[in-house]
Amino acid sequence: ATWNSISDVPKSKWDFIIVGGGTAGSVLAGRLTENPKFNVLVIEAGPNNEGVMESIIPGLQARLPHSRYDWNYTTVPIKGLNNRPVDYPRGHLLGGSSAINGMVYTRGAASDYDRWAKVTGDPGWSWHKLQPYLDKQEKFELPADNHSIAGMINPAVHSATGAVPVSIPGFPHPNVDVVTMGVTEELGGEFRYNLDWNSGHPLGVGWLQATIGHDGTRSTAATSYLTPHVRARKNLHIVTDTRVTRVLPTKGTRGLEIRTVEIGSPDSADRVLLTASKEVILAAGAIGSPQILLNSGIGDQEDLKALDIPVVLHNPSVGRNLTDHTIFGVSFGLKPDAIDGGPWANLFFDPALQAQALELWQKNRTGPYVALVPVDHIGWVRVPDNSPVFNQYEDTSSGPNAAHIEMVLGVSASILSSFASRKLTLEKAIGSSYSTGLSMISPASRGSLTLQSNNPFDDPLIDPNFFDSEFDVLVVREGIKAAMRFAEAPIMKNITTGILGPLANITSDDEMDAVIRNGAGSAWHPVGTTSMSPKHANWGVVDPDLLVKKVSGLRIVDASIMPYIPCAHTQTPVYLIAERAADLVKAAWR
Ligand SMILES: Cc1cc2nc3c(=O)[nH]c(=O)nc-3n(C[C@H](O)[C@H](O)[C@H](O)COP(=O)(O)OP(=O)(O)OC[C@H]3O[C@@H](n4cnc5c(N)ncnc54)[C@H](O)[C@@H]3O)c2cc1C
Repeated sequence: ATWNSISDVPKSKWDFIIVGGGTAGSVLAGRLTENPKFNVLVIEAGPNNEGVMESIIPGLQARLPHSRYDWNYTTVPIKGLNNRPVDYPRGHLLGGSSAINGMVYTRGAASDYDRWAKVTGDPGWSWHKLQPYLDKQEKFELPADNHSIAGMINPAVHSATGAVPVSIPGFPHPNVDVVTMGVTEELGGEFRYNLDWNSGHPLGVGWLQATIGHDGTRSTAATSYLTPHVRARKNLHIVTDTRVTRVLPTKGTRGLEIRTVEIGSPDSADRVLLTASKEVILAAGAIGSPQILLNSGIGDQEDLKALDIPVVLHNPSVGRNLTDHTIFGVSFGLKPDAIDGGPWANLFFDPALQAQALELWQKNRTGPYVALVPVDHIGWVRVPDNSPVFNQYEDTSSGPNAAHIEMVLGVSASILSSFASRKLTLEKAIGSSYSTGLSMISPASRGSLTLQSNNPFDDPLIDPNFFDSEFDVLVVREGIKAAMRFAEAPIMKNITTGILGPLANITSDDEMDAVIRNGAGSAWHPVGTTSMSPKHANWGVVDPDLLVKKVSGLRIVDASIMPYIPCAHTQTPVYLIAERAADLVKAAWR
């Protein structure tokens, strides 16, 4: 069952305490309690997800960042962005970031996972070995409007029997789609049609897949893994609105055994300690998990001492290696009436239309709110092999079939609209356009997460350190050039007037770089802050079984354990990590 105060949870002996009921935490809770002998407590800082309409209705996603369902972080001023700080939302409710995200469902390249396997020395993380976990994770369904998806995905690379309903958007935009598909035919090559970019071979342009089910609602880790049936299990207890401040060495144990969590609130000095008999599993995300470790005295000893935090374990890798994608909008103006937006064209500016969309959704789960925004395609491209970039820099991608750049493709109404509008504020001022949301998804730069004080309730210092490596700027520059090549397709030339915004007046690469540094933001995909590494490596925070090094009883399962970021939005990789981790835990306590 689910409570919202730890004092209401019936006293029990916990085998496992899961810290964070987010994307990974919900998967773990659902899977571990399949074994009736495991008694599991989930502690989530945010509220219950049930009944949160902004999260349930895909079209209302824009209302989630900056709400009470967001941790509302802001980064430090980022040097490579001309010292601009950027918003850094994180989910703050059951389901975590999967309950507030943009619902894009991408897996990345097979070589992304093969690189994890290689750097950790564990073949279990390879694309091939993770396939059974994709099957357990995904439940591919028909879109909400029941339109035929023949030729739009490859059923052979999808599962219809897993936990998370996925589909392609149930409210297509034929007048935009015909343009995007037209470019794939006219240009081919780097913009060739890819029947299914979730096959492990993402390159090319294909139909968007999203964590939205046939019923037109958002699928989150909580709606998929913490169903009423699962919540009714006697061996699962979930407590929301409850914050873990630290993990502590467990009294009466030898060596460094950490199976105790401390719960606290900023309004009171009281602390509650709970101990698991088997393991504490941190699933607080790429920001939350390293923050808890650092508060607990697990981190770089010099940094900890400087903040008067007693050192429990010196490990300088904690909070390092923060890796994230940048996003930058490139828009092409549309000739008047070039694309008929249909009756919903002004949805994102017109409250009366929004009321109608809501009514439709409530009536029979149809209409524009069954999808996020009028974006139906994504393209995945590589920096051309002959680019001068590679004279100076090594390729950061995981292999020749992995992408350097993602292009979210659609009309500006889309990008103006909900979640993307926060990412591409540039678009807002521009008006009607065909836009490409460019993400640099093969970063060389690495950032960090550190503490500003020894108060566990203070926000951590988040520095994604974007564009620290010049390589990353050069990749965005190559992305802009790719967008310009895309716009050269006859079907695009027919309807567009030219590139918009500051890019229109560029006369040199240096000027382009300045526009990039002034305009780019985060795609909100932080990973890597408690990276896994081989068992005896002298770097990294967890071993390939996700156990914290030099500690017993403590595991980390979430986005923070990725050693490299895949060329994908990060929820699917997190789902895979959590599905496999559940099996690792089950095997360890068989
Ligand atoms: C606005 C936004 C848009 C995104 N868009 C997409 C997208 O379209 N597609 C995609 O694939 N990915 C997207 N992502 C990224 C993706 O959602 C995340 O990478 C993924 O969900 C992270 O999973 P996680 O389990 O690591 O962390 P989370 O899902 O964030 O879970 C962490 C949980 O721990 C809780 N927690 C943290 N600290 C504590 C504490 N001290 N005590 C108790 N609980 C705590 C949090 O409240 C949260 O519920 C987006 C992310 C955001 C924020």
